[in-house]
Amino acid sequence: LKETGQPSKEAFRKVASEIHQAFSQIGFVYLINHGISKEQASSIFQKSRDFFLLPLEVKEKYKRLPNHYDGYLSPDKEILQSGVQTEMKESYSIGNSESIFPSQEDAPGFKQTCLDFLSPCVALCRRFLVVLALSLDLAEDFFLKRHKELTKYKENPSSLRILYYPPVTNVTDPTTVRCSEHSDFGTVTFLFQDSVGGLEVKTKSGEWIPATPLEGAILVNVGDLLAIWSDGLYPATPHRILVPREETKKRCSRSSLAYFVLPDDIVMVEPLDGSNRFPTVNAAEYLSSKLKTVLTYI
Ligand SMILES: O=C(O)CCC(=O)C(=O)O
Ligand SMILES: [Fe+2]
Repeated sequence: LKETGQPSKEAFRKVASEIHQAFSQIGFVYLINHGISKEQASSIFQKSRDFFLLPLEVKEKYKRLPNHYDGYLSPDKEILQSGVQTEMKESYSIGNSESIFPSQEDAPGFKQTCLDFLSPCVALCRRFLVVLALSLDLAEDFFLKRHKELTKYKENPSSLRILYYPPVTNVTDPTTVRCSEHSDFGTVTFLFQDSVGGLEVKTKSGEWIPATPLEGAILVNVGDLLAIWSDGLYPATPHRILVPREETKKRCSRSSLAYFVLPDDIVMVEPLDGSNRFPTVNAAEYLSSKLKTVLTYI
């Protein structure tokens, strides 16, 4: 799916069939030769570390506002699964250049680095949406037509989320996790992990298996809305990140980047085979109802 060169129709079909296989079996796939360079990824990982290591009161100047999806979310503001008391993570979300950004004094180069990373993500996403449509035997532009406004945050909430899981020290609450079990809400998510690991994916039989970071590979997973479109053929696979058991790993922070792809706000999502196993939902309403249930303070 690299930007350069013109892949043949057969090449596209081959990738589509591999995606069909991975998405229908486990809902996650490793993507290589995706066109996003190591340098692009490592510079945003570096800027993200610099930001999260700032004092809390500086980071909180840029916090997410009620009913907005962009900005900084401080530790413990988001609990994805009921019963979990603490999720040891912080995040920063960006929709486009109009999102909340830290000042140049507080975080030099942060804004530009994020925007420089976002644009190849959008380009990759558009190529992926073509292959995704082919994988479901749909017209090539089926998903593109429903994700027309990927860069207009006011019409499409797709966003890049930078995640930071601090070192784990003095944890007494046994329900503490880095990220509790959940499925993503949208169409697909592109996930870039550092080398620390810890992400686990739930198989259809209920087993947790590690999604070990592979250097240079991006993980792509199915979100709730794609599960609806595909009538469950592509499951929105639950995933989580526990606190590492080994002391040395506990003391390591973990960073990741998630580009969440969602349909345009106006899109109605319904099973494409006409079944009524899943209700028809409006994309914007679905997202806002999900966010209301997982955010503890908005
Ligand atoms: O940090 C990760 O690797 C996964 C994060 C995640 O699943 C999410 O934010 O939805
Ligand atoms: Fe997720």
